[in-house]
Amino acid sequence: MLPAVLKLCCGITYPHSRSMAGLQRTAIAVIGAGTPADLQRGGQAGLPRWWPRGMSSPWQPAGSEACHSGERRRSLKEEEVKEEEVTEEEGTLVQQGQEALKKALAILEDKKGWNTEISEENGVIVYSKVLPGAKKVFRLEAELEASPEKLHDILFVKVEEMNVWNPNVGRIKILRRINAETMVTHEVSAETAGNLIGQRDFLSIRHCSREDSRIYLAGTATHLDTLPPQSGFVRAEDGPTCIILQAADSDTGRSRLTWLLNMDVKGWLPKSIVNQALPRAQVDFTRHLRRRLAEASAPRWGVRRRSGNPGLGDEGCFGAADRIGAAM
Ligand SMILES: CC(C)CCC[C@@H](C)[C@H]1CC[C@H]2[C@@H]3CC=C4C[C@@H](O)CC[C@]4(C)[C@H]3CC[C@]12C
Repeated sequence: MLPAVLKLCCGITYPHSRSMAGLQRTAIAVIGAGTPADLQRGGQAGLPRWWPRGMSSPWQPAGSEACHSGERRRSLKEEEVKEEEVTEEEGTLVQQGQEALKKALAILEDKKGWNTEISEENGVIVYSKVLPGAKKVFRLEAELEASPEKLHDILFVKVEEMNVWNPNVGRIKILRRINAETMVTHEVSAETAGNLIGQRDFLSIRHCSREDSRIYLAGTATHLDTLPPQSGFVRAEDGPTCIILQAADSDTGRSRLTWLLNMDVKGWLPKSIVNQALPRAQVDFTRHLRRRLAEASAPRWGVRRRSGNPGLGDEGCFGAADRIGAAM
């Protein structure tokens, strides 16, 4: 009954909302760091300890309705949190997110073998490195006019709005919010992104955490029985990947962004084409992000409804992405 009411009120149907009753057990131990109980200690309901005061919560991103299909509400009382039930699958997804961060950081921390791939006049640099097994990964470094917290808000909390400011992203949908630090997202690149590469979709775990002044946004490809690869789309794999956001200088309000792009675009494509398109996509992404930050104070970046903001030119991105959404 309740799922039916939820679906009716949201007007969306995700098959996973039907499987929620599956294997359930009290599994705080499985989750470890970032459990709902951990989240309570910070005193901000439902947010991690380090969450900036007043910053919107990923449970209810600004612009999203209170009703999310397939989302279970976490209780706010500590005693009830202890009783919180977490499915085995959710525990695995949280672990996958944490593992992704570790693996991505290990790649970034190995300083050997990086070559400059692109160096832009505006200070954006992309390095590349070939990992054992011949996979090429890319590392973008840039400075941005925003605090790490602001960037976290744009890149993680409001990830569903990314297609509004980035024409290479067709659509991003948060399929599950597992805890305040972990979610499962479905991303569809725009038909025109990556030029010769063609449209891709991704199913990813997104995990954020903070250590001192650094915020980490990690991700890795995952699998959900409820959302297998869709016909007509090549399911690409993003990750293990990580964005590090770090305050550039104590008072400037600027941040240093380090982004490891570790993507398998799948499909039959010459490596040379892929290895040119990926660093370009990173540079484009940063350009759009900078523009988004520059225009941030303008009112048109307010709450966005799915019908889009007239004049932003993002309507064209919805075509195929919507078909996929309808199939979920
Ligand atoms: C070249 C072709 C195949 C792809 C082009 C579009 C690429 C650049 C787009 C498609 C989906 C996008 C990702 C979607 C979601 C997130 C999570 C967020 O917290 C950080 C950015 C990140 C990781 C985006 C980075 C850019 C991205 C990978």
